[in-house]
Amino acid sequence: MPQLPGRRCVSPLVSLTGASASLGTQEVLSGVDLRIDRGEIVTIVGPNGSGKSTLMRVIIGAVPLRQGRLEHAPGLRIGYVPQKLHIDPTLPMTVRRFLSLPRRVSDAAATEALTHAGGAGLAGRQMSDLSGGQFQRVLLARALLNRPDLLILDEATQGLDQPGSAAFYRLIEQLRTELGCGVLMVSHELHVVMAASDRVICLNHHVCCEGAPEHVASAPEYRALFGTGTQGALALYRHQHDHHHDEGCSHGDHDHAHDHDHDAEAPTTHSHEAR
Ligand SMILES: Nc1ncnc2c1ncn2[C@@H]1O[C@H](COP(=O)(O)OP(=O)(O)OP(=O)(O)O)[C@@H](O)[C@H]1O
Repeated sequence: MPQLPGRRCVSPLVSLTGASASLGTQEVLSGVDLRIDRGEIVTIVGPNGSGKSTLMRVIIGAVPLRQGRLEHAPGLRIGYVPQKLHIDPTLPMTVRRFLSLPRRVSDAAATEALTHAGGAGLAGRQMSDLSGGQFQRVLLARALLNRPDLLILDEATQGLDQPGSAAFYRLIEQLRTELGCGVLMVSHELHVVMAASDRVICLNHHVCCEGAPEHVASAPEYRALFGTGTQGALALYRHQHDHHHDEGCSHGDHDHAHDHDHDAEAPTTHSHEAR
């Protein structure tokens, strides 16, 4: 159970300062400030084409910055779970073999990663026979092989039904607690993901607003993009937190302390009062 000191005292896993990036002639990100600390779950929400995937790709170093600064903690290990991965269904490949691509890993490491990802027992299965939820767990296991300090998930629950997504995000919370990693994710499933996050960043090429989920859900910038539908749904999920958030809709100035006590089987409800 991570007890984090005030976040201003902790050096971030990743920080972006005044980050701008272009794809072709289009400026996709403009003046983005962001920091992610060990042990926190940060979710990026935003409309289609608002730059969310580009922001992930900037953070993993796949898209260069036109302006601004990207800093990684020394020796930072990143585990990346892509939106989806196409594997030729005619190609026989077990989960165990998939986990050894491109680099061979030991049976013990593969079993440990699968167990952490909620996929114990899948090693001998064919990749082509997995359900959507099992497939995502295998992709998660592959990201965990690297023992990441930061786990990045880009719409990792696309195609799962709502209970499947909720279960996946509960697993992510559990992993954050067990492994103490930071988590950065992108999702369109606003109500599920808002409830599973410590901090939400609303992106529309720039950071529109940022803060605790309830705060962002009631921010005028967020409502202008997504309407008000998320508020009621937030109350459906219980998420036992003892949070000390800076409720300001500001960039990066965010005090953070956790006392997580999760029941993995219980439905997730948010203890914060919806406004
Ligand atoms: N290779 C590229 N060349 C030029 N423009 C691109 C390229 N890839 C993406 N774009 C444009 O950059 C913008 C941001 O794309 P990005 O994929 O980051 O958005 P997103 O918020 O992740 O979208 P979505 O929610 O639809 O996945 C979009 O307008 C997109 O059309």
